[in-house]
Amino acid sequence: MISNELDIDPWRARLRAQGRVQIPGFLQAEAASRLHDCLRDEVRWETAQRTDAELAEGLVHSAAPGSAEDAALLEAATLRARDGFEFYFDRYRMIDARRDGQDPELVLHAVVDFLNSAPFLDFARQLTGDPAIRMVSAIAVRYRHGHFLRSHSDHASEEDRAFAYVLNLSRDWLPDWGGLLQFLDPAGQRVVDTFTPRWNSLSLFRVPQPHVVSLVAPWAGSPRYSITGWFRRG
Ligand SMILES: O=C(O)CCC(=O)C(=O)O
Ligand SMILES: [Fe+2]
Repeated sequence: MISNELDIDPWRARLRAQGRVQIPGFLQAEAASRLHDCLRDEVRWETAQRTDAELAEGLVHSAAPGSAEDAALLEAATLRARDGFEFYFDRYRMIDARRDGQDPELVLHAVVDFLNSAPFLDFARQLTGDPAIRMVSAIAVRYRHGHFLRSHSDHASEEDRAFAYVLNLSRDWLPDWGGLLQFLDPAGQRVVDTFTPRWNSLSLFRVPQPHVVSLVAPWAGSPRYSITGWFRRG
């Protein structure tokens, strides 16, 4: 599944030095295409937002993408985001689906197994230099127009997240479509690095560090697709 041409040594060195790296051409071309098609055509998406958000009267936590309810949820989340952390995007919970045997036809189940196989975990430990990585979480994500993820660090008290990864699966993404992964200085004042979600690249960064997915512009030519999660110690 991973490209045979990948030489990880330079990426490992950069990750160690800078705490983040974007590796181009990560998967074999056919695998990336197959996953893209699955995300575009086959996945039953649900909308996602903060589960602890206080929702206005009549709103629920998740809706069918494209429905009037979805539009109302996005508008409300966008307004709340003026006051602090919020996000809004479409999601498919790959780990839960694999565990519960949902949608058995999806190739995403093979991805969950692959990411948690001994060879991949070994690869993750090699690439990051962290010998304690034991598991890889995964969700599929789709950002449509107006979707966003405000600044956060990925720290979670209930999970030991070592590194965050994002496998970018949108073709020909342009920087002025938004949806940029931007890293901020510790004070959250300055952008210190930006990763455009380039086709078949793997964005990888040490956790915690403040980062943002900027709003996807109304003129973006396609949704922003990814498979994302964490290399975890526990
Ligand atoms: O999609 C990305 O580039 C980053 C996603 C992210 O930061 C997250 O899901 O926590
Ligand atoms: Fe994050």
